[in-house]
Amino acid sequence: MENPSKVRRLREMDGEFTEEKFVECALFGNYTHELHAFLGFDNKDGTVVVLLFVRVKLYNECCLCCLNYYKSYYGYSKLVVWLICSSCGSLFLSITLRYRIEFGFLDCTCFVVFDNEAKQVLEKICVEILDPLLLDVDYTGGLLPISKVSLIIEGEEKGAMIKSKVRRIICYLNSNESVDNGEFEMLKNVITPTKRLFSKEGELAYDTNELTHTNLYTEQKMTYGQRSIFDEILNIVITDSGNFYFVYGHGRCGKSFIWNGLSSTIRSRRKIVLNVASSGIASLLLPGGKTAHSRFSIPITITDKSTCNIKHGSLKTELLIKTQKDLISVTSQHKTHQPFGGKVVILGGDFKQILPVILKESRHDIFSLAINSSHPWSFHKVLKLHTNMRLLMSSSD
Ligand SMILES: Nc1ncnc2c1ncn2[C@@H]1O[C@H](COP(=O)(O)OP(=O)(O)OP(=O)(O)O)[C@@H](O)[C@H]1O
Repeated sequence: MENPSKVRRLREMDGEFTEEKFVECALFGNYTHELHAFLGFDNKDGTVVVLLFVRVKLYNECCLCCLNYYKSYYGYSKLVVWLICSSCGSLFLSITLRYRIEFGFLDCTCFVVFDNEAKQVLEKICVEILDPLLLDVDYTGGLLPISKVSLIIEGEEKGAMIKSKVRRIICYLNSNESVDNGEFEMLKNVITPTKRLFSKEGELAYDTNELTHTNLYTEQKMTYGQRSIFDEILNIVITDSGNFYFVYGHGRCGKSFIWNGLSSTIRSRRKIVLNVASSGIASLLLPGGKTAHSRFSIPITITDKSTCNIKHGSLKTELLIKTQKDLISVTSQHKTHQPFGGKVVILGGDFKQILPVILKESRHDIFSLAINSSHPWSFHKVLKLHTNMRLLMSSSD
């Protein structure tokens, strides 16, 4: 008898084909090459193809001889769940959910890809494989614990080109396909659901009830100074007046506390807030925060002629247009002369913490490159926080 552990046959038991069950995934390495070969496209090293997956349940097919083999080999205790197919009567060993590539390529979409998966297929972690300029570490979105590094990968333009030509592409793991054990494990591990982190819908999909609750709690706790800053900014957003602020305060004065309050209040009113920070670690402190480089596709090396690398028609563009529509009244022509076209932009920080780092420059040059020496600074309204909340709270304890 053939050793059943060598070859397993997979049988699709039931598919979940409703639209919401589609899972968007990134496909790496050999699978990408295989797919390109299948479609007759040139192979491109390091390509990541973004695909729609449909979730299906697949079971190991097993005949009675195999069942006896398993029983004698592993004993009953090791057997998982045995199932009998209601339509054909075959015996199945239940396995974990699998993902079948159903159809579709997407373009300009952000995905989380686990290092684990990339490493299994390509023996490198994502950042080693892909152009670091396209990557940005992002731990937000409630997907992963911080210990698991996730990377956002921009979908490739190529996806859009292929999209029009391909409707139904390829089915891995379709019924009756045989895979050997190594491949089985690899497929199982590599084809894992990934989740879109960034979309216009995502930015509008916050639970308003929960946000209102958070907001009430934060507002109640605000000090007089925090409250007046909060009210001023909120008023500008609500009245659609547009302004450019800098909230200045030493460490622990409650700047993040205000960002949290403002984000939840504005989002609970179904408006878009784009929270960005200059570093990945700082972005973790902001609700739904990302690095500015990632959010606005700012090039790493900036020259006088640099522009943000946001592609026309991408989700980012859509999101920015939507944000703009929310914040700027179309009738307010005078706003076109305001910084950022009259959008409400709030910067914040502590000058002692945010001095630029420039190697081998004099003290004077470093100061001259700080934000308060820049041209837009003259348009800022500076709001100040004075009380160190950490000290205040520990003294009240
Ligand atoms: N009104 C408040 N009531 C209770 N706790 C507060 C209040 N304001 C701030 N805090 C707490 O004080 C601590 C410091 O606040 P926060 O982190 O917002 O300061 P920060 O100005 O952003 O500091 P840093 O510049 O160092 O990042 C936090 O633990 C925060 O929860």
